[in-house]
Amino acid sequence: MNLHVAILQIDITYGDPVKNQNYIEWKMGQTEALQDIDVVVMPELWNTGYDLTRLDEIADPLGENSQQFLSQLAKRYSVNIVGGSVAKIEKGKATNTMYVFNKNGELQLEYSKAHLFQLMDEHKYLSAGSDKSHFDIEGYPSSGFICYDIRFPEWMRTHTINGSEILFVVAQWPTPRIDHWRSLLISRAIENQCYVVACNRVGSDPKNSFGGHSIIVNPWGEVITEAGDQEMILEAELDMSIVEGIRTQIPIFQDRRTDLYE
Ligand SMILES: NC(=O)CCC(=O)C(=O)O
Repeated sequence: MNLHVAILQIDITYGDPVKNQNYIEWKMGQTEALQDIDVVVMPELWNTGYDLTRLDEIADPLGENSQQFLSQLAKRYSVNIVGGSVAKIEKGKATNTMYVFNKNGELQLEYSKAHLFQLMDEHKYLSAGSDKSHFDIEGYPSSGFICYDIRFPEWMRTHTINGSEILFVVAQWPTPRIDHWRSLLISRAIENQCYVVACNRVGSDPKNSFGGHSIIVNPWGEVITEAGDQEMILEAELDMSIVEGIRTQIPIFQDRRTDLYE
């Protein structure tokens, strides 16, 4: 089966969750014009942006508002949503948390970013998650990762060893390192023989400008489609049959030397 994916490559307003939520709702309306979308993907920290010093005030308590919002959107458009991530606060601890909902608006995953990015001060204001990140989209085993996570191949491999065929990545990745973004994502696709569907934001905040270049890479490492550095909805059909094809032709998961490494 083919899976039709749409990535919302958008700008995010610094520290204004209400405005950002309204904007996403409006953008989702535009996906209605697209035919038969199975999955919509949003960027990292779409509610607050990197306004980390004010998380006590602006992060979502228990993630309840974000969950309700994403669930309603999923039901309204009958679409799976990889809901980027939001700043969530629970018992005084803030996390950078991804929610995934199915077409019926049911929660499939809550995953908090495992690797905190010191260059953008995440370690000062956020707590790292320690849960794995597995879910299914229309029966296809998938996993979700948040930005800096892609620099940890062992973390992503842990998920593909356990069967993931699509790796969804959500990000606020700055422009100066956009070459790393592309190379890392293509490498993760090749070495794990899976699809990589990656959404980055555009625009800027007081400290960084963000490079876009949302991208979809197939298990052969071929870039199926890629955005520029402006807002757009990037879409593609994923032919899921090629995952099994490449894994049979070049059986890296069978050939791993687990006596030498894990
Ligand atoms: N938001 C992030 O995790 C950014 C990661 C990043 O920029 C990197 O170079 O890694």
